[in-house]
Parts: sequence; C-alpha cells; structure tokens
Amino acid sequence: MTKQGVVVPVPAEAAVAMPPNSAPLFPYPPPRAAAPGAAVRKKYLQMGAGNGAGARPGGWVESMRASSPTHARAAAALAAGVDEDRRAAWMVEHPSALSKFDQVVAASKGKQIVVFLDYDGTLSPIVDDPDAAYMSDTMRRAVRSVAKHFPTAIVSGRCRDKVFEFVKLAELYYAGSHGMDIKGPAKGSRHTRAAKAKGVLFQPASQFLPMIEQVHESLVEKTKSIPGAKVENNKFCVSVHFRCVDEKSWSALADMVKSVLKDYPKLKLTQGRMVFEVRPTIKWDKGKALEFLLESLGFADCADVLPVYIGDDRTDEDAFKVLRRRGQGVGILVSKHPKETSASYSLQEPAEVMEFLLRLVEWERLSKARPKW
Ligand SMILES: O=P(O)(O)OC[C@H]1O[C@H](O[C@H]2O[C@H](CO)[C@@H](O)[C@H](O)[C@H]2O)[C@H](O)[C@@H](O)[C@@H]1O
Repeated sequence: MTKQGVVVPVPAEAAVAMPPNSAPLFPYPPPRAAAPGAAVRKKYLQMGAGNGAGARPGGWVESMRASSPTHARAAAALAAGVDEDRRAAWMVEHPSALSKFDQVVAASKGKQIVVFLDYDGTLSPIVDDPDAAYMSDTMRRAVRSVAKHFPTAIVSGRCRDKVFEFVKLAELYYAGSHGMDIKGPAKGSRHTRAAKAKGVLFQPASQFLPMIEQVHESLVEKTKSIPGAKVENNKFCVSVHFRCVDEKSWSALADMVKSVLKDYPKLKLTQGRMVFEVRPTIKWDKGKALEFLLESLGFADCADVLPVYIGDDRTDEDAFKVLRRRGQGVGILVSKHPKETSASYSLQEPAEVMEFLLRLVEWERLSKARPKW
C-alpha cells in the first residue's frame, strides 16, 4: 500500500547548515534567514504578518477583536440575518468534506494518502486554558486508526513535547513550533523505508533558541501586570494569549508585546486565535513542514501521493496554499463560519474531524477487502 521512501544524500551545504542535533537524513534546502534588521521587523509589526493587522490605526486591536469568539458570534449572527446567502455561497466554494466524502477519496485513486492534522481547534476543542486543551480518548482512537493505514503527522504551533503529551501516540510524525521542530515516529515508521530512522529530523530554527528563551522571559515579566495574559514557551516560538484578558487591556498588551520585540529584529509577530505568536523570521512554516515531510516519506515531486491537511487556524493557511500551488492534495478548514481560506473543503468542528477520520479508515478497510476486478 505504501510507497517506499528514498533517502537522497544531503547536499554538503545543507548538511553544514543543519543544526548539530538534527540528523542529516533528509535533504532539504536550509531555510533562508530573512534579511536581518529593520525592514523585515517593520513589515511584520506594521502589516501584522499576513493578517493585515496594524496596517490601519488600531489594526492589532481590530484584528484581536476579529479573533474573539464573542465578536465572531455577533458578526456571524449579523451576517446570518443580513446575508444568509453568503454562508451558502461559501459552502459551495468550500463544501463539507463529509458530504463530499466520495469526491475526496476519489481523488486518491492510485495514490498514497498522507494525513496531516493540526492540534488545537482541530483535534481538541478550543478552551480558555491552553494547558487544558485535552483531546478525547475517542479522538485519540480515531487518530491511531488513521495512522495504522496512512502515514500521519501532527503539525502544531505548540512545542513538540507538549503536543505529544496531549496526543500520546508514538507512531505519528510530529512537527511542533509551527513546523520548526520535526520528529519521526519513536519506533520508526511502518509506512516507509526512509522514515525508519528515529529521532529529530529537522530543527531549522535551533540558532534562535537562546533568543526565544530571552524573549519568553521578557514577555512573562512585562505582561505580569495584565490580568489573564498568559505567555507560553513553544520552544522555537512564544505565544502570548489574550483569550482571558479584558478587552479594555488588549491595546496595552499589544503595545507591550511590540515594545519587547523592538529589541529583536530577527523575530516577527503574527496572530492566531486570541493569541499573539512570536516567531523567528526564517522562511519556514507549516507549509514548508508539509513539503519536508512529504519529501522525507519519499514523495518529493511525486504525482502518486494525496496529502490531506486538516486545520483551523491562520497558520494552517500556509499548508493549504502549498497544496493549491502543487495542485495536489486536499485542504480542509475547520470552521463554523465563512472565512477567507485556501482550503478546498470544510468541517465545522473537531467532532466532524473525528467523523471524517473514521470514515477514511472505514473506506480504506473496505477498499482493501474489495475484490480488484
Ligand atoms: O497549530 P495549533 O496546534 O492549532 O496551535 C496554535 C496555538 O494553539 C494553542 O492556542 C489555541 O488553543 C488554546 C486552547 O484551546 C486557546 O486557549 C487559545 O486561545 C488558542 O489560540 C496554543 O496554546 C498556542 O501555543 C498555539 O500556538
């Protein structure tokens, strides 16, 4: 069923650029560090790094509001009253991956499905306390079944160890810190020869570790005065949560984060669901991680693979865009509301993600049992 992976020698320049603790098993051009200094930082601080925040006066706060569930609900209610057609039109553009299940699997004919799953908001429901974002046992069973049939990776903004603590499945690939920390299955993979090696595969931002530590400390110190603010160390990036911060303090919090980042021109600021994300300015994201993993599995520039990526956040858009660019694969956005996205399909919530995963497993079981004539 699976395609055998091919280990290609690492080009000398890539091997040199790789951090000492990453096994040079898989070739990949090392990410280019963005031009150091003001230009890059200015762009991210002013433009809001892809989310448009900051381009207008008060842009960050506006953007923070847009990611608030209360505001999203109010906006959704308004939109429902005013323009029910908008949602219907969005669903035509991004139909449910459940109702179009046959179409999704038909695309996999003669191809190896590889499954990529975001964690928060995809496998676990969004909750106030990031340390309590547990995944249900039923979801874990579903993911375990998927991994028995298809190579499966978790791609998360979280620190890799933390997301592993939640998922607890040793047979998966894990790409933590928005793809900047990639590791293969603890026991090696049953799916490909290339992935039999265990351990850390790639850490393209390892030189940023001391800087991230410093920024983490500064952010903890600086934001202490804002009740509800929570700073999370995600190893190669830092999250500053404002889900539990009074809206009146959002502007002050955004200013604090920006003032800390002034001293770190090699870090950029982006925004997720009620969270600021501080990340190195290297050109590496969930999309690059997806491509790296496909390559590691032996599917570089290959037509007989169907990557299926499921995610709910802005950072998942980088992966959806890669699928669009390759003209290959299935991007599924998890969202109850119409959102601008490069995904092709949608699912409303983690419960639907589970249903989709279980159907995929069932379909694979039946297709193996089906006589081939
Ligand atoms: O890429 P992901 O796996 O989706 O990680 C993105 C961020 O997820 C977490 O924050 C989000 O979920 C929390 C728990 O439900 C919620 O409280 C928070 O408001 C959300 O933004 C995680 O804590 C972050 O570090 C990740 O970057």
